[in-house]
Amino acid sequence: MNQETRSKHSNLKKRAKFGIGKSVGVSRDKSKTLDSKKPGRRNDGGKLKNENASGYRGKSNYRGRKEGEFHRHENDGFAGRDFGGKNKRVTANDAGSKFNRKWESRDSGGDKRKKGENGESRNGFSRKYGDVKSENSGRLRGHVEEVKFGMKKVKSRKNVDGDSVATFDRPRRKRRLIRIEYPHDTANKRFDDSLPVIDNTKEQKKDPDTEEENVEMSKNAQFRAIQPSPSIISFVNENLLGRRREIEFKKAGYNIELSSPLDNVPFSTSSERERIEESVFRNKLAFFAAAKVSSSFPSPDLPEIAFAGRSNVGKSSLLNSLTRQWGVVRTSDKPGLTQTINFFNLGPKLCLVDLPGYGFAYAKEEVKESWEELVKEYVSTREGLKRVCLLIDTKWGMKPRDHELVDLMERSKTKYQIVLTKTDLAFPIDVARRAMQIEEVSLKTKKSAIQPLMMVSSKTGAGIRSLRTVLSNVSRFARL
Ligand SMILES: Nc1nc2c(ncn2[C@@H]2O[C@H](COP(=O)(O)OP(=O)(O)OP(=O)(O)O)[C@@H](O)[C@H]2O)c(=O)[nH]1
Ligand SMILES: [Mg+2]
Repeated sequence: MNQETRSKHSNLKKRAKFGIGKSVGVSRDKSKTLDSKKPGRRNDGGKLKNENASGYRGKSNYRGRKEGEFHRHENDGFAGRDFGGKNKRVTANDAGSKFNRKWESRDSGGDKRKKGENGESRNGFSRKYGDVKSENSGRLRGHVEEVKFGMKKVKSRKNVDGDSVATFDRPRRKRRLIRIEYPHDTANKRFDDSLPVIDNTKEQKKDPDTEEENVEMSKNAQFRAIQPSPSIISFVNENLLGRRREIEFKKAGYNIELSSPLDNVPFSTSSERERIEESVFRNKLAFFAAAKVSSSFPSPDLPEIAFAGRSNVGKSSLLNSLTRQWGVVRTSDKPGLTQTINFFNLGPKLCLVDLPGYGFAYAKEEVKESWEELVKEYVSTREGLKRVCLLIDTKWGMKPRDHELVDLMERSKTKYQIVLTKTDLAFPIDVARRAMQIEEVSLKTKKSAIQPLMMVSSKTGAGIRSLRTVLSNVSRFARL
């Protein structure tokens, strides 16, 4: 292999190895990084070349490559990088090396050269050169590192061989502080400029009494201010409603090995759950119809009890709990699972109806509106509908849409009963407060509302037996 071919080969290998031509290095204004006052940089390219060459040759090979190859390559790279553009090539060409010329001719052209420059500056080839060059390259490297790692100054850097150390200080560049003025951003404000002037002379005198009246308590504070009646508190405690520890269930005689442990007879000697007292709820729960529009409602052959409420309030779960047939009605923690009115037969005498929820749900606005309309139509017009259980999440209480439905049922004289759900997620005192709040504020004047308000937890089974008793009475006395 003659020298020229070898050089070409070596260059290609180098370029491939160090990713020259791929990477985008730092392409800054090179005239800034070069010290033009030092002799032999820009104007005396031949000299520089010779110095570099001799400097390199005096050193050991770089990763076992032949001196000639590396030198040529480095030289070219250096020339290409540091003297790119107008002045830069002059150095390399003036050096008179045929390899340089070869490289020059191969790499001439803006884009290619730029790539080479960038790649080289990243790879830092010129590190391996002698004094002048290493200083130069050090600067460039330093420059690269500054950009790469945000360093202010590169003090010293070792040669590849470890014996040539170039030390220099970069002149500190003054940082330009740019102050962006945003009229409302206080971060940019100095303390002394435009401090707000408080005009004490214009201070308005407020009547403390009227001010007190105007202060509106937050809804939370209002809720915490509710004093539940002793009867509600004792009901909550007796039925183990609210968030409780298992030890309390145990002490009250419930078998905590069972799911929904409170839906059982306390102090039962059986390891199994006692059977449901109300015979109607012992029947098999069987789905028989689903309706998306009122025209597809099944004929009202049986008395119906419907479960309405916001999405995710626990309607479907309650149906499963009441019948202890978990899994018959599908439930999900994602609001909006039930999207049709689902009719279930509970034996030959009763029909349970699972309604789609309203309010927040993972569905399109127009779809949710259509569900809501369907529910409203069902509760206000359905023949055979004997009771609507309006489920309210204990934690959240009644929301405007619940009130809307209540008003509609009042107008259509549909009998409804409020059922607080998920009581196990609230503290007992909050369960009592919520019950008190709804009974006293929301239902006091309502005529179609059936008392008492029910409180349940499908998870612990609290209040489920009581609700069964109430609903079985509905079915017992219902006449079509
Ligand atoms: N902790 C607790 N979680 C409950 C209770 N009841 C239901 N959930 C959970 O609440 C989520 C919603 O229950 P669903 O029965 O699907 O609610 P839904 O009202 O039918 O919801 P939509 O069909 O979307 O209207 C599920 O993850 C249930 O496990 C309860 O009493 N306590
Ligand atoms: Mg549901």
